[in-house]
Amino acid sequence: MQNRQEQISQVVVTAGQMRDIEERIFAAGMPVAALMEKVAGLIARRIQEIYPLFERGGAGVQGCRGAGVQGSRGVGGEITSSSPSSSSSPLLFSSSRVGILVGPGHNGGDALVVARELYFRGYEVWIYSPFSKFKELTSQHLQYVRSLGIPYYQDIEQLPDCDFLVDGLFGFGLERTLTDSIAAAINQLNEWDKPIISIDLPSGLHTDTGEVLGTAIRATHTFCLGLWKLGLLQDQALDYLGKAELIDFDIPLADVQAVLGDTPKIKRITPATALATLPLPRPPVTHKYKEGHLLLICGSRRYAGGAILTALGARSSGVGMLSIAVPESLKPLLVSHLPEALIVGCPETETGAIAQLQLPEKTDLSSFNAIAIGPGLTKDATAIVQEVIASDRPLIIDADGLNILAQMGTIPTLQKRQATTILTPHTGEFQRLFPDIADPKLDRVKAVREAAAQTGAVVLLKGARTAIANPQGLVWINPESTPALARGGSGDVLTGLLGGLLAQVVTKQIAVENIVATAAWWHSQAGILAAEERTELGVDAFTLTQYLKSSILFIKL
Ligand SMILES: NC(=O)C1=CN([C@@H]2O[C@H](COP(=O)(O)OP(=O)(O)OC[C@H]3O[C@@H](n4cnc5c(N)ncnc54)[C@H](O)[C@@H]3O)[C@@H](O)[C@H]2O)[C@@H](O)CC1
Ligand SMILES: [K+]
Repeated sequence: MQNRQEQISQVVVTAGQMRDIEERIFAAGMPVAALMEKVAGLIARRIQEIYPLFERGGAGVQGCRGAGVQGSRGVGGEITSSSPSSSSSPLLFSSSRVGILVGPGHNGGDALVVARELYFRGYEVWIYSPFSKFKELTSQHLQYVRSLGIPYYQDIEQLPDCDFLVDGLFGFGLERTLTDSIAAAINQLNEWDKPIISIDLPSGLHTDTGEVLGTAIRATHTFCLGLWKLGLLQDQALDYLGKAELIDFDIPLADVQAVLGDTPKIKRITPATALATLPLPRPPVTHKYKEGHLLLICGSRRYAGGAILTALGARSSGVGMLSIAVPESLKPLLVSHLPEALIVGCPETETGAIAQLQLPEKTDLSSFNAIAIGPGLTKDATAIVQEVIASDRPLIIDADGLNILAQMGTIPTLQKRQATTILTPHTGEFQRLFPDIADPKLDRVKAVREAAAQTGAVVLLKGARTAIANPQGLVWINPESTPALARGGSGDVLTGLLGGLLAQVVTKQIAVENIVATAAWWHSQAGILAAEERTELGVDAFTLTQYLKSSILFIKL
């Protein structure tokens, strides 16, 4: 049984689901005001940890915009005084200057409670709100903070210079594109280049798709409240989030389950979910064929390196036996890089692509637990792609394999397949495969779900937040990755790794989408680790294969 924190960290909700969960809590007797108090108290405490009060020398607020504390975007951290030698100043007092941005709904209410708490802790607080109408609870909190003498401004120009801002303009209640005046204010706030902590989500983002509704706050930190909102896991939101973290406020799991059902339809991959699917530990008595036999079909004279990278990815998976079909002329190269693998040299087309599969005697496709095809094939390898698609073997299709599949007609071709199929497109390949499906640039989760439902395949849509869907509508999202992986060849490594894992678990009772999620997670964790040690510029695909070997060891559960 997983602990509550682990279960909560896997959950992803839409705005509608969050509202339903919230309504159950209120219907059960939790007062709305009490919940707001609790949540905002947690936010205020977290803010004090990130931006603690600091000692400032001099005679009070100077109001010079652009000076003061400069937070580093996306990197939390302590603030140090920018004032010269405050410790030696005779006019010492403790302060941090906070601008609180207040919207009309309960996101604004949260912000006002935060304002009050920070005020009582000694922060200098100013409130900005361009609205004249507020929800009842928000209005009461506004009245109270004003009664305390906290200044309140409706014009953004009046807001004094702050060390950081707290964004409570809109949360999951934002329904429509921002009006020009609010958009202009948000643009101006962004231009100040101050650290901004967004409550729940950066104001201006659509809660489900992450779409920017006109404009949006560019946050330094996003404190997502209670449960992860889907929009925060969509690629188009990432430029706005800064460092995102969950503020857990003890939503009962029973309420989550009542709204989402026992198996949530969209889940975050966590280290625990990923590691649970790895084929570990091995049984003490086993042999190489019991630990999976993978056939890779990859490479061409033009793209020889793709075959090596795919094979090194597969090697890292621990697969029992690895066979690699390449054009005959690539055989010596592959043997020199992977002495343990069985290299199958195949007849070549004039252009140096694999013309047909020529397996060793007494071997046919049924000898393999899984096949991965595609990297570096070129489009001239059509015949072999058709052959493996027609087979009854579990199959991963990537790269040129996907381009050939698109030419064959993706949906009718895959609907004829009985065995497991996994597709691993990036956005461009996805659009070629599925020209009539929802645009992955607008809503990746919707797109990947439709693709899986229509083909019967498990579809992995690559991106900053890789999304994986099975035909029944379950979606896994990988919540952590690194732009270091945006390099030629890193996708080939993933195909090999996934192939090797699939071959190992295909006979076990493990859902295919779970092993795909594990491969995506492992691949990105290796990238993160490599980038930490070598910077984001230092993670070429070969280097990545070296980090795959060690990355699991570095995850502390
Ligand atoms: N879900 C929960 O359990 C909790 C939610 N809380 C907070 O409540 C928030 C949701 O509150 P609300 O439902 O009041 O929603 P919001 O505070 O996100 O905003 C809704 C308000 O904005 C208005 N609005 C929507 N789109 C607009 C636009 N484009 N231009 C101008 N006005 C617009 C709406 O008419 C409504 O008054 C959460 O994000 C969170 O911050 C917390 O207070 C406590 C716990
Ligand atoms: K917000």
